[in-house]
Amino acid sequence: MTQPRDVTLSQILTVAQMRAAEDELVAGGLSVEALMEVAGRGAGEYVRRLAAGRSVTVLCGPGNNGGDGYVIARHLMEHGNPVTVVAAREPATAAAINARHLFEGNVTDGHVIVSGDVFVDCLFGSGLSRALPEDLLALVKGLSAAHHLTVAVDLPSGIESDSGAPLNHDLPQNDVTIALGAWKQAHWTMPACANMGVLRLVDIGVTLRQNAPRLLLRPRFQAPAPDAHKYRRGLLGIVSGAMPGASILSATAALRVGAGYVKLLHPDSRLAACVAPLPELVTTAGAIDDLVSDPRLAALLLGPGLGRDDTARRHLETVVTRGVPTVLDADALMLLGPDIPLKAPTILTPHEGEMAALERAFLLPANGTRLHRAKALAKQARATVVLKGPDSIVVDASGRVVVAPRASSWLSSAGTGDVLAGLIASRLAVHGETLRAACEGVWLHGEAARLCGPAFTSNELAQAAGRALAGALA
Ligand SMILES: NC(=O)C1=CN([C@@H]2O[C@H](COP(=O)(O)OP(=O)(O)OC[C@H]3O[C@@H](n4cnc5c(N)ncnc54)[C@H](OP(=O)(O)O)[C@@H]3O)[C@@H](O)[C@H]2O)[C@@H](O)CC1
Ligand SMILES: Nc1ncnc2c1ncn2[C@@H]1O[C@H](COP(=O)(O)OP(=O)(O)O)[C@@H](O)[C@H]1O
Ligand SMILES: [K+]
Repeated sequence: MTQPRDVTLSQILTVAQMRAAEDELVAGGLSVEALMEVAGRGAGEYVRRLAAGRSVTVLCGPGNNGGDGYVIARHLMEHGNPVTVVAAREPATAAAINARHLFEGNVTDGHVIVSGDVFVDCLFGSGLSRALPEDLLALVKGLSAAHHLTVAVDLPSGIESDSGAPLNHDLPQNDVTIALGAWKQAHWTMPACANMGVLRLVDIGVTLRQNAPRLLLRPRFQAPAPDAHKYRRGLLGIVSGAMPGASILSATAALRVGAGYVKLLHPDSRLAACVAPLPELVTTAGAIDDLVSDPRLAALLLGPGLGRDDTARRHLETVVTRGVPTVLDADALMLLGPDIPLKAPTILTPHEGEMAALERAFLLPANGTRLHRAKALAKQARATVVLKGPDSIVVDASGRVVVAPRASSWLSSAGTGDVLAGLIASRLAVHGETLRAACEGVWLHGEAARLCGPAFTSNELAQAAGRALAGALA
């Protein structure tokens, strides 16, 4: 089945997958030169619009990334835009040599740092295999400092494509990064993604790769059906604990994004009575075993404010044996291990600290990229995992991966994780699909943060979740 182009263009490829995709296009009758022409012209057009007649300096390396640079320079020259090429090394691939021959403009060798308005980095792309030598690092840094804007083509030079790891210190900050053909892991992985500025993608006709991670796109939410009622829309039970404020934050968010009924299930009526009530939130106090046996429950959330004592552990064991789709967050993740088998579709939402605890509990090595670690945990725990952070990743037990674009750094405040757990649980109560609920929750969280602007509280974030959903209604 052919996929819509925006789905194909949301895939995130490794260097090996990108090479295979390019080989497939070449096997289909295109030459590398023709692909370079499409990629270079596409990037060149972004640069031309950005430069708007101002001077452009293109730094070209020896490989095909450098080849793209000559195509970009030719495109700019043809449109009358002043352009200079700095050839850091002589072109070494057939396609790059060809592109060099076709460029008839000004080429210098980089011994003198030229200044100008827009600097285009085509030194290395996905073929970078080791740290930049001192002379090339000094050249990239010098040229970036001598121009008003820095644009990286495919990847900023010095960044490893598959891990997002910087191979050199002190790499320049980019204003724009133009990915060619497909997103690479580095475009959405910390720390590299924070250094790339605005991200753009040039389509060169790459087709969909099996099982490639994809970028989280805006979901489409439906209004409740005409015959909806509160139970049919989904009853979410949020198990409260030693710190009820955390579960109130989860509930505040959950109430706004789909579930028709959100109930706070509290084991201790005295503590429950201390919490400022929300008029729309029903709080029931009693034995947790009884409260979670309500057959109308469509989803459960356990963890925010739970505590880590024996009572908390008993509540965890009760909830996971109940057989209702469940979100486990915060303290619940510190108590979970292979001795507590998950009986229902489950979503785990660890931050780095909770992830490390889960890796210890499940005897997993804590090495490799965050993506590999999240995949390993999802497989081992047989759950969907949301590995939180500036670059959150969602992985399900079958290995499907969705990567979230970097969200507002104002989210780095206490309580925003409780809000996320509430959002995910609410969506889970609506339809019961773990990967979908996790993705919708992460998207709503990032969008609510965007709507809040700078300096918000986690309660304000939860309040904004309804507006985030309203903006993405089908
Ligand atoms: N293929 C296609 O169809 C299309 C590809 N496209 C473009 O190709 C780019 C990938 O091209 P690429 O594979 O030639 O790699 P690239 O990043 O230019 O550099 C590799 C060269 O650099 C060298 N080298 C590596 N590290 C080094 C270091 N630290 N210091 C010094 N040298 C170093 C390495 O040499 P070696 O490691 O063998 O010594 C090799 O010579 C991709 O990002 C996109 O822009 C588009 O045009 C679309 C069509
Ligand atoms: N620097 C950051 N940039 C973007 N998002 C962040 C950043 N720091 C944290 N977040 C997000 O904020 C939330 C914090 O959750 P968590 O660490 O569980 O906090 P808490 O336990 O205090 O609620 C997560 O969704 C995480 O992805
Ligand atoms: K580059």
